[in-house]
Amino acid sequence: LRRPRSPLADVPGPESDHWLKGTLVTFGNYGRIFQDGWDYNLQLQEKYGGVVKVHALLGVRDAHKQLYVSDPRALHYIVVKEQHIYTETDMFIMGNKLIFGDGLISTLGAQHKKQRKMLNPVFSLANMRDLLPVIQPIADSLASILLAQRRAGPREINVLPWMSRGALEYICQAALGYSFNALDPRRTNAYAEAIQKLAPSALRLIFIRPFVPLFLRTRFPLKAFQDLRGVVRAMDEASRRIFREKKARLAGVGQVKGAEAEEGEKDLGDRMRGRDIMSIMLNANMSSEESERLSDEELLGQMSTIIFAGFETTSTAISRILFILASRPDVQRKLRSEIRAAKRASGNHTEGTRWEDVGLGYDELMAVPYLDAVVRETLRVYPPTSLLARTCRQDTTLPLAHPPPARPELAAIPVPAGTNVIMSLLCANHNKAVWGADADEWRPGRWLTEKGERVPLSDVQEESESGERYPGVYASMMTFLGGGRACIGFKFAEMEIKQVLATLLSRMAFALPSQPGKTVRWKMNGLQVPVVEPPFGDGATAQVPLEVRRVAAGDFLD
Ligand code: HEM
Repeated sequence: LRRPRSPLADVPGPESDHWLKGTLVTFGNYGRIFQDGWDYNLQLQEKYGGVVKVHALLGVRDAHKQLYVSDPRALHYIVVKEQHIYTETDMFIMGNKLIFGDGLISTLGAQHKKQRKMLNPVFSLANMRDLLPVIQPIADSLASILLAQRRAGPREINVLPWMSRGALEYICQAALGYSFNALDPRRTNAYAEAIQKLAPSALRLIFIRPFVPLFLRTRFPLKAFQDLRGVVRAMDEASRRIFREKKARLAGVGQVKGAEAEEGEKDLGDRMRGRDIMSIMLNANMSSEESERLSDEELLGQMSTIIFAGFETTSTAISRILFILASRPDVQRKLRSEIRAAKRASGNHTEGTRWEDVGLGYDELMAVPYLDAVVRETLRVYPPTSLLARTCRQDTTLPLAHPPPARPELAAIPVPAGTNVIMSLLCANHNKAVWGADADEWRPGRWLTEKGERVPLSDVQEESESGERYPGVYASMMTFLGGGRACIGFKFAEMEIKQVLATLLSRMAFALPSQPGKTVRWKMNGLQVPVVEPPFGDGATAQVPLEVRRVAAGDFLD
């Protein structure tokens, strides 16, 4: 009556970290993977290779084994070639459905494909080009606010909440054509607050996430769930109201009955002139064939999905870049000098305008080589989302580009249906076999030619199956994933990060806190969480304190 041998038995991996002696239940490896797990995750790849067998949290011993994957060929199979077999986990889809409705991150199969078909063109380069000048004022306001704070108070500012407020305002204006005054802490708005709360309340639930759907439906008296229910209700009410207004505006009806602007909210319809993502989507939907059209519930579902997906990720990335620039004054000077040169040469630079006030056009912004290299390298080394989960839905075989060091004969792994897979974007981006021996190093020069020009990107999709490259949509790194569920907003994110950096660096300089011993440590809890250790901080609250001052002559290369 022995249990049949698991097909994953041959895959090397660590022992379960703790188990209650004499019971069948294990605590698995999740604690170390998801809690402050930077070193542990990288060591898993270093020691066991690109596919590692790990143990689930509170799983039944031997039965709950999962695969932790960073091998390029295996990831190509999971996200591209056999993406229909490796789908989002049931709990991810169910939880997202309850929070966001029928948006992209809550749907699977044909419905998801149909939504992507409608939405992919909405994020086209042409639309990004149109959008960029309209949202330049947000970056300008962010710069003015930081400088005003600096004048009024100490030199040190916790830049994280400001980058977060900026990113929220940015995505709300761009996606909805609405301002929620997120940059003004004195004004509150129910929708903006709900979105801001959603990230921490969802995060607090990371270990009990499988139960989210159950607790959202019931009135379970756990504070985190109660908060989440309130957040979902506020988001739903505001989305429905804005959606009605947008539809009415597009149909030429004007203001809808009962749709007065909420506290702290402004419809930017006249300034946006239909260039916001929601309007483009509604227009595209109206002009589509009947069979390809999305329902109102599906369109509605995209609103909070896009805002949530594009808010925390981008502000983490910008904060991380500012932190790196503060630690590397040489890089900061070089970058600022290039931005100044690009602004002076810009078509938007007119007689009498100061170079720092010039807003670069989309193509000009994308063509600044060192800015491009700094952004790419930061997103490679420090992906804001480091780990993603999938469930394998039918028995299959996963081929490997690089067999595990302990099992050189293992060219492919039989994966039984029901196996959960953790895709390690972090380890993929740090894989020495693909990125070279210095893969762990932050070196923007890897993206530049000897002459300092951008390295042209080859067609990575073609090469990816061989295992030489990753199937990522952005410069072959996995930060934005690849395949049919890759980040739909990666061009938007790149544009926003570059625009905010070009604006801030033109006007101010950033340095690490001058108090000896005070520094920021970035924890990797699945997402990146920057903390300040005692005695200066509590080691848990997310913050990025930096010294900020107005730019001076010595802040350039020449
Ligand atoms: C640095 C910033 C960003 C990072 C690192 C990032 C990363 C990702 C990743 C890894 C996924 C795949 C998630 C999964 O399959 O489980 C994803 C999906 C998605 N992202 Fe982003 N993202 C960023 C910014 C944005 C922005 C600015 C937007 C919107 C404007 C956006 C919208 C989305 C949406 C809607 C999806 C779901 C796509 C689908 O399932 O078809 N993201 N993102």
